[in-house]
Amino acid sequence: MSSQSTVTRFISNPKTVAIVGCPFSGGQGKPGVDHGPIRLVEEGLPKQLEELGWKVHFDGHHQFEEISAENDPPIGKLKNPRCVSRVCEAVAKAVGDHAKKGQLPLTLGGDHSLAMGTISGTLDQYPDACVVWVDAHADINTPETTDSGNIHGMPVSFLLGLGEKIPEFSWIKPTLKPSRLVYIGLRDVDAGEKRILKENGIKAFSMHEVDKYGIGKVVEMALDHVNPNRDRPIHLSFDVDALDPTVAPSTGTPVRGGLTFREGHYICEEIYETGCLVAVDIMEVNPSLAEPDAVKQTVAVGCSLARSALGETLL
Ligand SMILES: NC(=[NH2+])NCCC[C@H](N)C(=O)O
Ligand SMILES: [Mn+2]
Ligand SMILES: [Mn+2]
Repeated sequence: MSSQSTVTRFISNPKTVAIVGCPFSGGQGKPGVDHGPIRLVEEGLPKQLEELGWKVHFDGHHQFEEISAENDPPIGKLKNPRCVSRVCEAVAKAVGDHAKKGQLPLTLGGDHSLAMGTISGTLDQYPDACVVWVDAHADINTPETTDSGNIHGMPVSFLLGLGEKIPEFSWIKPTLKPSRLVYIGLRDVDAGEKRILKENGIKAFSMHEVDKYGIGKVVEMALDHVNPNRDRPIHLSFDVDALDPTVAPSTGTPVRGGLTFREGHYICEEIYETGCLVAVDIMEVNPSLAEPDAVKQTVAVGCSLARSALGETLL
């Protein structure tokens, strides 16, 4: 099937991808992840997407400097809470506005706390959307269960409305239902997170299931769970640390035993093929954490994941 022939059910013609560049690192402690989106764009991602037949809307990266400069003491364990909240609120608005116009927002992170914003924006336009979260981590800690206090380990709990309510985050409508969420690639899940996944009956395919069934079957089972008739909008949130560190080394919280290059791309290709994709996040590319060649490799992989999700085929 050629890249142009898949009908994108929810995206208007001419099909337009809106790149939402989010140079933001406040959801975790390592500097550099705010340079991820800049490197992905410099690598030529906008042009690559044009070559796939998309109209590309990109008018520069978001400027979060002003928000990030503010004094922001912890709330309980949460680090940079006001700053993360305000940035994510702005991102929710940007993603929601693009979605409203029938465009497909492609958000480039930045750390994964941004998904509070991207998924809020998607759910605003598509209340029945489901989320495929590809990650080594579940990012579902609550203010009570978090050890690190890093909000990039918590966005999913905020979207589901779990845990203590923090007034600073009251703009989030916790409308994501546990049954509309599925994980692929997990292998570093905190004890408290395991409990939350169980208690809420959240479907997760860890690397164990990828080994056991193969990626083809896992993606099929994941989609059968959240989107049995393949008629619901899909938000794909891809943390590059889902990939093995040999594939995507330059990221803040690498965990060995991850997805191969092909397994990661296969997930993106299959989701594109459903015709239901409405939004994509490519998160946690941090160009400061490896040798130049390994950084280049990670940035290139971020771009190729995005291309696969937007219809690039092997033949
Ligand atoms: N988006 C990520 N890379 N998250 C890593 C989270 C790690 C750990 N579970 C935490 O809560 O801090
Ligand atoms: Mn992760
Ligand atoms: Mn993550």
